[in-house]
Amino acid sequence: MRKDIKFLLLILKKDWKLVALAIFGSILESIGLAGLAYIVKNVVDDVFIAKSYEKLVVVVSILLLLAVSKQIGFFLKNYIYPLVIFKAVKDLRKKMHEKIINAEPSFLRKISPGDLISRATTDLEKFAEISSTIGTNIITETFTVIGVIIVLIYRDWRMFLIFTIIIPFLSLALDFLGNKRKKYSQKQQESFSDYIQHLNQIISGFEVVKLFKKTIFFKVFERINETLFERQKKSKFYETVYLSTTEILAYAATGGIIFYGGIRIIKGEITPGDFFSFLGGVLIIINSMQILQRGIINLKALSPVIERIQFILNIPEEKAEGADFNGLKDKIEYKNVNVIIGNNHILKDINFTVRKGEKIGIVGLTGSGKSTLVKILPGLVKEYAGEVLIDGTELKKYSLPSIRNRIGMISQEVFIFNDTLRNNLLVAKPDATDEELIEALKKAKANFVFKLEHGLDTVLGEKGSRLSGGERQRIAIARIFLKNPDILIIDEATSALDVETEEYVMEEIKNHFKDKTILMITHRLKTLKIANRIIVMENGKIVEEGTKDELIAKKGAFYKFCTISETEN
Ligand SMILES: Nc1ncnc2c1ncn2[C@@H]1O[C@H](COP(=O)(O)OP(=O)(O)OP(=O)(O)O)[C@@H](O)[C@H]1O
Repeated sequence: MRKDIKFLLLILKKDWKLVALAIFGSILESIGLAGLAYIVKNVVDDVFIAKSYEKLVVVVSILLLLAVSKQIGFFLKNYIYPLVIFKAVKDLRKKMHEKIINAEPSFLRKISPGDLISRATTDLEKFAEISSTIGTNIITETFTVIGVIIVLIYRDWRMFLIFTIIIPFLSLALDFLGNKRKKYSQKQQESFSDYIQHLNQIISGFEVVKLFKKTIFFKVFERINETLFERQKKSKFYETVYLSTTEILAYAATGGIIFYGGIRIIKGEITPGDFFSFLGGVLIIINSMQILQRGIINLKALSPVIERIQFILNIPEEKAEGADFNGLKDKIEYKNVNVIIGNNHILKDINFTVRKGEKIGIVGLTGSGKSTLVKILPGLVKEYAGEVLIDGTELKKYSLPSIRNRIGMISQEVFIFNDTLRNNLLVAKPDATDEELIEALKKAKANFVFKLEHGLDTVLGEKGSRLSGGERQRIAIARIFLKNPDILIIDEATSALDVETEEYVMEEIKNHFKDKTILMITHRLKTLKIANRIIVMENGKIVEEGTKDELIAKKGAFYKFCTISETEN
């Protein structure tokens, strides 16, 4: 709990002036209510019993003042607390977005996107809702309870003691049932994130879903849905039992007060005004306590929500520090590089050198480690042992942003985000002119975009769903012309293009990146035409290295690979 309060205070600190104004609102509202309980005595004793006109005017004026104070207070607390929270949540959203964008790739590979999305959306909304009610309900009602307690003690401390009998019972109920609710609220949240994750998967993989037996998807969903329902049911059950228990206790105390107060009036120990003022106060307190109870129940659910939000805020980020990489001057060297992830020994004792300007072809069977090998360079795979030297300096000593500025990578999977074609291209060069964009598109033979209804302003659907696989690849290639990197990595990035387009595009790449270094993974022999040297991989190892002719003459792994490829083509 202390951790949660610290988290809340930390995010509210920035807007402390607004928070202070809202607290002032809470105090005004509480004064309005406590004052009302207080003034009832004067209404009964001075106006109704003593029948004084002057007192009537005074009492009504005070009542009006109290009403105005309560209303001003209500406006301030009801508008400003949520406003402060919305501002804080806006900042949190920004921080989360930054955290996700800057996250360590190894972390993102492990986590499920659905879980992360549900933490950043549902949990954040829940956080906003609960923490707003802390101000509007808990703070305000606490002031009201304190104010009214002062009035009650002042009116009759003996009767107040009777009222306090319920407090230990209340706190017991609060503890036991509240904890139960907290547990199920957390479980409910977990189930909800399973639900989002499932929907996410069936929507993004709908083509596969449609072609397989749907019964399995329904069965998996049924289990998720049933668990979510059960947890919601239990959470609501404990909340309701909690509320009615506390309510029963509160009404029992009221009954006791009426009984005891009645005896004291009959005995002449207190005036009817004292009694009604007390009873009015008790009714206000019961109402405040009910609101407080609900607030506290919600507060119990805040802790797991904050935990889930903090998980995102604590995502390990990539470091940006290091030496500036200003372009390759001499060579890239892999020295005894090994990559072991979990139980998987993906790269084994890799040793090879790429000289500036060389065009290296990388071939090998699927799963032989080709992508892992090249992903080391832009820091997408950092879990390697051994050395990767760029111009003699270990890769990890360079600042990642400067490395990534100089390395371009195109792969089979093309990321097209849900925005205009222009913005999808500008990710590669934010200050590019339209002419540059069009030139890049032409080089990538992406002529189809010139037929688009709104040209560069055409919005490409989510995941580029308006585009075919080959069209998406051409956008990715256009981006690479715009980025104009020093080192270019091509990971089967032309596999979805027809042979003619692929040849054209490869020719453009060859001319454009004439002096640049290229590492190119391919399954197609024709694409290897531009390679000066070829590396053959098998089972995480480099098994052959040489020019195309040397390797063919060797009649080893590459020769075998060529024979298979030729047969397949
Ligand atoms: N992050 C990871 N965690 C665990 N295993 C991984 C990870 N990344 C890759 N692998 C495994 O490492 C092996 C090599 O993968 P990699 O993608 O480098 O091969 P590849 O030669 O590029 O394959 P393909 O031609 O199919 O793209 C595979 O068995 C893959 O499952």
